[in-house]
Amino acid sequence: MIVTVTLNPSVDYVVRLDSLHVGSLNRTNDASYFAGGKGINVSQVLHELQVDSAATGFIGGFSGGFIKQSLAVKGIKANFVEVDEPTRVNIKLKTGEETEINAAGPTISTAHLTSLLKQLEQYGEGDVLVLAGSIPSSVPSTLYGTLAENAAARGMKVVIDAEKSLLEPALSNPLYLIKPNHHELGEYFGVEIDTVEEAIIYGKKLLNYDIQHIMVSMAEKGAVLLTKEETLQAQVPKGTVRNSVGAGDSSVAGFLAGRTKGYSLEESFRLSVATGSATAFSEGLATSEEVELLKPHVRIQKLV
Ligand SMILES: Nc1ncnc2c1ncn2[C@@H]1O[C@H](COP(=O)(O)OP(=O)(O)O)[C@@H](O)[C@H]1O
Ligand SMILES: O=P(O)(O)OC[C@H]1O[C@](O)(COP(=O)(O)O)[C@@H](O)[C@@H]1O
Repeated sequence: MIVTVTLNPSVDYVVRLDSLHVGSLNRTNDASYFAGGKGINVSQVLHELQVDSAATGFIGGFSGGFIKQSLAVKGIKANFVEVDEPTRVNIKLKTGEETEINAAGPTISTAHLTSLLKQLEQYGEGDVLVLAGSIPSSVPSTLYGTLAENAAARGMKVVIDAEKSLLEPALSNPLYLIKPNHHELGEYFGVEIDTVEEAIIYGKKLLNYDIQHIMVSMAEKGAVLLTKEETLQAQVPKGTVRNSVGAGDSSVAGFLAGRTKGYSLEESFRLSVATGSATAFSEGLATSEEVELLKPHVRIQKLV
């Protein structure tokens, strides 16, 4: 079973405007609500790709109710720990460019955290733990380290998609996959990464840790997949970006779906990139039909 953990889920409120005037009244052209947060997006896309997962994390209030209902309607397994304050609402402004306002999230008590740790004890050998996104400020900043350590000790594969400060405490454990985008990889080393060549140089430095797969996504510039044995580069398909929120989560889901279905490394990477792009080119998350249409347009090269 793939278990996705979203410690800080969100309702993504996507608002379209011709332009934004800060300090004035703005009226929207249209607006939509999506169940979001990185692990939850991974679960939704896995489901679309016909791979089972279970979503967990902390959820609360009216906004949490919306997320639970959205997952239930799709038939996605979910078992969240209920917290007292509402789940956050993240604002995604589309004005020709994309502006995001991601909220801090609710307070998590020690009892809530203990419930989550207890719940995760049911998973072990053969299961995959996905830790994705920011964490509420009320939980220890080293929590991904603790969760990764517990999971690895029980024989789980651990996937992390999170910024440096959250990833770093987990790096002493064996990790199956990390997926920084090129900005996050740059932040990791205090440099700016603009080219595929730079992404490969800095991505390879992280291979010194016990990490099996490092995927660096670079939005329209493509992606690279690094293992100790191989370096693969992907060119993304061309298309019109409609809403890139969730594109990175979709790439994680695509890769895990490929591996779960027994695809080769190269075909899993192709599925990953096609899934990320299918989400970027659609209003919400990718559909399997969109992914299938894009797959033949993803070019993968093996580099030495
Ligand atoms: N403008 C784009 N054109 C084509 N594909 C895109 C675009 N933006 C994102 N993607 C797809 O989504 C994946 C993840 O996007 P990226 O923006 O790098 O990640 P994140 O959402 O984590 O910042 C990319 O590898 C690519 O497959
Ligand atoms: O936990 P964070 O880092 O605040 O990110 C949360 C946001 O990330 C998303 O999961 C989208 O992530 P990506 O665009 O990186 O795939 C949104 O659904 C959500 O609003």
